[in-house]
Amino acid sequence: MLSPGEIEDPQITSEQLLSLKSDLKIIGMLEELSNKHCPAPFKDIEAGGKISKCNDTSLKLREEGAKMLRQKKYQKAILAFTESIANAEPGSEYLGLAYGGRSEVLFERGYYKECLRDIQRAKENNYPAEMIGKLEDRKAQAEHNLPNQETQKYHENLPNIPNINPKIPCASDSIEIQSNSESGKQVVAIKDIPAGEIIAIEQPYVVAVGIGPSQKYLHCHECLELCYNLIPCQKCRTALYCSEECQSRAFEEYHYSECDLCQYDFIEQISVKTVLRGVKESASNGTQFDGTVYRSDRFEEVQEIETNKEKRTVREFFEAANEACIYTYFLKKYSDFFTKTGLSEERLKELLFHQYLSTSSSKISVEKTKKSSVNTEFHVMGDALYPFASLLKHDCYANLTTSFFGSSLVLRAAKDIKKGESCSLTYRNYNFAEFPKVVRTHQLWQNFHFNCKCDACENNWPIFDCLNPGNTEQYLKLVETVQKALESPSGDASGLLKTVTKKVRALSSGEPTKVDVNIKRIFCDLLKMPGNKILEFYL
Ligand SMILES: C[S@@+](CC[C@H](N)C(=O)[O-])C[C@H]1O[C@@H](n2cnc3c(N)ncnc32)[C@H](O)[C@@H]1O
Repeated sequence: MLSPGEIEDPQITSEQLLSLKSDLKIIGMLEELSNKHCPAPFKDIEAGGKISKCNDTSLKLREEGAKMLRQKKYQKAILAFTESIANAEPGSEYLGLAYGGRSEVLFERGYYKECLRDIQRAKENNYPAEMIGKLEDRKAQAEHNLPNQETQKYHENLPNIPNINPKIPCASDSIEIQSNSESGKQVVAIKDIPAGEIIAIEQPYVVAVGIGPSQKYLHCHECLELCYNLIPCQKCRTALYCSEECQSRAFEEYHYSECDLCQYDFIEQISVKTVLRGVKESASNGTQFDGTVYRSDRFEEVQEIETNKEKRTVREFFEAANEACIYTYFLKKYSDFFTKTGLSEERLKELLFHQYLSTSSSKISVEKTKKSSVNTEFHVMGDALYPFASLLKHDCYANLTTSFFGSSLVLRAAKDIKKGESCSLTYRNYNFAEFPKVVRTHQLWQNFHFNCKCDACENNWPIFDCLNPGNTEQYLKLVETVQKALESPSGDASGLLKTVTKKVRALSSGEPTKVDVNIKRIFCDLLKMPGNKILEFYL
C-alpha cells in the first residue's frame, strides 16, 4: 500500500511536491521532469493526425450492419449502422444511406416511430433518389403499423422528493451538510428517516458514456437515455445524442471545445467536460455560491469536492499533471478555446489538475438493472459527477442505495436511519459481506485515501459465508413471495415492496446475519426496479 510521501521515483517525493505549495508549481516541476525523460510526449497522438469523419469507414460499417441484419443479429446491426452514421461526412449520401440502413433494422424489430424518424433523416441527408422507392414503401408500412407499436419503457417516471430542502434543492429536508476535520464534508440525517424514503434526486453536472459499443452507440452522450436512433455531432465522430435538444445543450456547455479533442480521438472524460462546462459557466457570470444554497448545477460546488492532495502519491500527481498538460496543449494548438474563453493556459492547467484529482474519487457509475427472481443483473452505462452525492461518506454496510432514471440519480434510505447518523454509500461496492477487511482497507486507501472506521471495519464483521445464518425459514418464505410476485405478469410490485420494507425496518443494528444481509440486498434491488432497465433489443 502506498502512503503519503513514499518515494516512488528516485528523483522526487510527494512531500517535495507538496512543499511547492501551489498546483501550478507542482505541474511545472512534473512537466519539466517529464520533458527531460520524454521530450515531445504528445508526438504520437499528433502523428496520428486529426481523425475526421470518413465515408470509406462509414461504408464498411454500413456493410457490416447489413450483414448483421441478414443474420438477424439486430443489436450488432444497430451498433454498426449507428457507427456508420457517426462516421459519414455531413452533406454526403453516405449519411442518408446509413440512416436508411438503420431504419430497416428498426422496422424489423417493430420500432416504427424511430424507423420513421430515420427515414426522414435519410431523406434530409441525400439518400439517393434512385433508391427512394424502397424507403417510401418502408415508410408506408411503418405508418400503418405505428398504432400497434409496443413500447418497452427504459425506466418509469422520476419520483418526487417528499419535502424539498430549502438549502439543498436536490435533497429532502431530512438531511443537512456538515463538516468535520476527519472526513471533511458529509451528509447527516436531522430527522429519523424510514427505510425506502427518498433523500435526494440529483441531476449530474456532467456524464461520460462508457467506451464499449453498447454504451456509446446506444446511449445519449448528454443524458445517458437509451436510444436506438442516436444522431451524430456534425464535426466529430465521437459524440452522439438522443435529440437536437441534448445536442445543443452539450455543445453550449462543454462540447464547444471537447469536439476538437474528440477529433484527436481523446475519449470523453468527466474531468475535462466538467472544466469546460465550469469555464463556460464562469464566463457567463453564473450565480455565485454564497454558502447558503448548495446547488448541483454550479461549478463552485464541484470545485469544493475533496481532492485528498496531501495524501496523493507521486504517480497520481504525475497522472493529473500529464492530463492537465496534454489537454491544454491540444486545446491551444487545435481549438479556439483560449480566444473563446479568455482563460490563461496556466489557469486551465490548474483547473484540469484539480478536477482530475477530485473526480477520481467522486465519480459514480450509472447503472441499469434487470431483476429476475431474487437475482439482479447490473450493467454500467457510464460515469457521472453528482455534486451532492459526492459528499456522501463511504460505509462498508451503507444506509443509502442508488437507482438511476436515465442519468438522474435517486438516493433512498436502504435501512432506517436515526437522526444524527451520517448518510453513506458503499464506494465501488466494497461491501463487508463480499470483500474481507484487508482487501477493503487496501482498496479504500488506494482509491479514496482514507482508513474506514465503519461498524463493519471497527468490529471486524466476517464476510458473508462466516456470518450467523439467522432465521432461514422465514427468509425462504420471503424469497418464495418475491419470486412469485416477480414471475407473475400481474405481480403487485408495490405490495411486494411494502412487505420487504417491513422486514428491513425490523432488522436490528449491529452485526447482521446472512438473512439480514440478503433481506437488505433484495430491498435495494427492488428499489432499483423502476429505474433504468436492461432491455433486450434483439428479442
Ligand atoms: C467523494 S468524497 C466525499 C466528500 C468529502 N468528504 C468532501 O469533503 O468533499 C470522498 C472522500 O471523502 C472522505 N471519506 C469518505 N468516506 C470516509 C470515511 N468513511 N471516513 C473518512 N473519510 C471518508 C475521503 O477523503 C474520500 O476520499
